[in-house]
Amino acid sequence: MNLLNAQGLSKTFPGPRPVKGLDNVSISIAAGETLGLVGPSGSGKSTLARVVARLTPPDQGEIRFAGQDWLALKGAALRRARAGMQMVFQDPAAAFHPRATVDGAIAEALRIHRIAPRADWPERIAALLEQVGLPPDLTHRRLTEISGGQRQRVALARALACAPKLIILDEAVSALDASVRARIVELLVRVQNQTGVAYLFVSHDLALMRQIAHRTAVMEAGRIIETGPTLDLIAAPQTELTRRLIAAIPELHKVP
Ligand SMILES: Nc1ncnc2c1ncn2[C@@H]1O[C@H](COP(=O)(O)OP(=O)(O)OP(=O)(O)O)[C@@H](O)[C@H]1O
Repeated sequence: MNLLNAQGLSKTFPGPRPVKGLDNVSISIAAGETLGLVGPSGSGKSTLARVVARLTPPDQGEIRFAGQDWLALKGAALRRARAGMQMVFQDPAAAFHPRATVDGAIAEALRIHRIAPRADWPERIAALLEQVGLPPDLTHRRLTEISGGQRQRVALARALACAPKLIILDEAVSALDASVRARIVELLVRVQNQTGVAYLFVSHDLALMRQIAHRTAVMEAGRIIETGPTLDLIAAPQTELTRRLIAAIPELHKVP
């Protein structure tokens, strides 16, 4: 059984010229699997990520997550289930108070989701920082005083604090330098191997999907136009858009 099954999701943003952000989209993610979501700007990747995370309500569609009717959950049942699905954004600092500290950001997740008694938090936080490769001397630093790559490690530690089954990463490594990005992607793969967490990994960069995504779905104008195992998709693209995304991967076109 899949960890996540989303069927027929649609979302139109109203306005003088309504935009179909999502048009009858279905995805599934198995436990421990990474589904990549790739596509040009405005194709609906973030909308799909936000609908799956229940940050934006869909107009139509169903989502089953961990055996539950995810869109129907309310109150305490929703709060409990939310711990199981975490989200990491492009700029995690934006979501926090400017003076928020590394340990404060992680403690907040422990408190909201009632993960552990307060007395155990320092030990939990230390273990989480170690898991994401951050030195203990960063514990009390402000998020604004550490690097972008370190902030993304903190965001991952905060997500992992909840022992999630699924983490949605929306352009989570896009703002980082290539070398930092590569190390964060390595970390994500290592964490997945250790914990069995699944990822919905959103990026406009198909090259990254080769490193992390077991399967990739290609979006265009609110629809998924192609989906398959990432390496198959790159070896035998079925659509013009996928061919264009492949053409944009420089290392595939190097002259030997
Ligand atoms: N809150 C909103 N109100 C109105 N229109 C929106 C809203 N959010 C998204 N849209 C529109 O829906 C479409 C899909 O946007 P979305 O942000 O999901 O695309 P994306 O693929 O994530 O793009 P990007 O890579 O630029 O983030 C776009 O046309 C966008 O302008």
